[in-house]
Amino acid sequence: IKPSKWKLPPGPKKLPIIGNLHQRRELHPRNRRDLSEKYGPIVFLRYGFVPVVVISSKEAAEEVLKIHDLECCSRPETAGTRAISYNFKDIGFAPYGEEWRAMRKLSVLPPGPPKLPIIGNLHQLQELPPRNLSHKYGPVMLLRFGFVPVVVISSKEAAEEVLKIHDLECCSRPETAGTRKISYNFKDIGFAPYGEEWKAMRKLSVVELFNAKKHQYFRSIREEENDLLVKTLTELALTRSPVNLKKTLFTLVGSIVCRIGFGLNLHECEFIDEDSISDLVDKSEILEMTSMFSDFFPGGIGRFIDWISGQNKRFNNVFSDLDTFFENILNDHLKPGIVESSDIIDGMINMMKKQERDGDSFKLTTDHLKGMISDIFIAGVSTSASTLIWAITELVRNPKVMKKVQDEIRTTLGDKKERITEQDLTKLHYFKLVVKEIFRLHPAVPFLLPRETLSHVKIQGYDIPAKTQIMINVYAIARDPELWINPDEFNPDRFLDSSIDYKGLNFELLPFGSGRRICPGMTMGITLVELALLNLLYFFDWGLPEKEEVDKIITDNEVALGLVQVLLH
Ligand code: HEM
Repeated sequence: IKPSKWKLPPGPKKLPIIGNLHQRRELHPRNRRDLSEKYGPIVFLRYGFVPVVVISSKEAAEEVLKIHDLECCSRPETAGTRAISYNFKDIGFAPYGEEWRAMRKLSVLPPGPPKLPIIGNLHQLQELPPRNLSHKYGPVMLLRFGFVPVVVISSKEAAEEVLKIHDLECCSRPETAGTRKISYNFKDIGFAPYGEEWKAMRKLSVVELFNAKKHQYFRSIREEENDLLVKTLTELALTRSPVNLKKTLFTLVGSIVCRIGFGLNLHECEFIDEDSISDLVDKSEILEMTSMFSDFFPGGIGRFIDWISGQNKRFNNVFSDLDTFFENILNDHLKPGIVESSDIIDGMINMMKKQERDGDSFKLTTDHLKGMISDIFIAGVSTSASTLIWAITELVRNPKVMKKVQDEIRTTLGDKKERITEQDLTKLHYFKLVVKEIFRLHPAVPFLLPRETLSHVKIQGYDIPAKTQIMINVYAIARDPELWINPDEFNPDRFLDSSIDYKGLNFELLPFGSGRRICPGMTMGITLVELALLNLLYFFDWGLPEKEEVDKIITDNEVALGLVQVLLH
């Protein structure tokens, strides 16, 4: 009801009851210019029973937003905004009033470097790894890559808040073009968003692969492959030939992971030779790490730039080699004749057949099978192999520690052993501290896998909105001078009287992550690293080829590769 003296703004004719609802298409924001051209800078509409005023001039905007700001600063209620604001208990959709004021006062976004228009902090991507910017902006730092808000966490306390206290709100994963490809449309474990499908896949992996019984069952595979490694290295040592550590260790770990995960023996395989493993892992890392424009600029523009710049084509070429490898593994399992379930892929195929019969709600598809193969290969091989390369690198760089650990090993195990078994691992103490120190100084995944918030959450008093990416800089935390004495020094003795462990309960040391998304292959990874390292240290003495310096072999940022001389002990 309007008082008769009121002067309402002009606007299109209104029908009884519905008002201007039938004109919504014409009133779409894109067409509102026509509207103001026809009716002036202040147009009056009515949607059903709701009066709406559209403002389209600088002067009128000033009156609303400045002169009459207080009278005009509430928000309308709709069913949609009620739902997403949890009954208007938020800042964006709450009506003006004490509650809104209190919420707004509470809302503090984390600090971060200044953001350029549109690209945000994309130009600083290089400065991000592993710990540069947080020195300046603190342990909870906000960046923006294009349209994507990213929070970088670099303190033990903030990591605990994300991974333990608010684990549920922070346990999804962001989507990128690269992870979409290698996860077969997020039908995997590592890159799938949080939800029923991820839960089903993760449970399946534990039942079929990552449980204590299966771990024990696969022990002979791990020991046999290590025996082969010792044999190969012995031949090289006898002729005093240098070893390509990267190729050797990627082949070792690749052979074990492929045998355990897919029943695939790389030494006899028809479709791949064992030397190609490290190339394939490099390719998967390109897909995981390279960013596409469409990751930061959603919609057509990003996809168009990816296409025009040739980025799409390059991406697809890299992916095609991996896909062929995974496809071959799958085809091997689909060949008729396999009845018994022996590895996880066989287990999944049997489950698929059962689901066809029973009509279960969660249906496994070929993409789930490939997603699982991709995860096991990508997550399993490079993590353990690069940890091993770092272990030898640090020990060669620190001869005193090398001597101390080899003395322990050789004294404890005696010097007449023909082969090392996993039982030998249980007898060593200092050796385990060396492994712990390697996990501290060289976490294989320095920022963990990125997480994404499912809802608004407060971390260290800062507001982190829903759908924000969270990166936990476990590299920086494990070298935080507040927590560690001489943090950059390789010194396993620091753990002599310490109860700190790396299995996800101590937030200063998180090489496997923590919470719901913690690495499910942790036990397997630790055993892979420990058994191989024990073999390398028991049977061989290590040094650099003549004229090489260790620091030259270690490239700028954290990739230890290279040729290392082995001498038979
Ligand atoms: C030294 C060896 C390893 C290290 C350091 C390592 C580290 C990690 C880290 C940091 C994450 C991310 C955790 C998070 O986001 O909070 C992860 C996830 C994962 N890892 Fe490992 N990993 C290792 C070995 C393995 C192995 C051997 C496998 C399997 C064969 C494996 C399978 C996975 C999978 C499937 C995920 C995704 C979990 C999820 O998102 O739910 N990892 N790993």
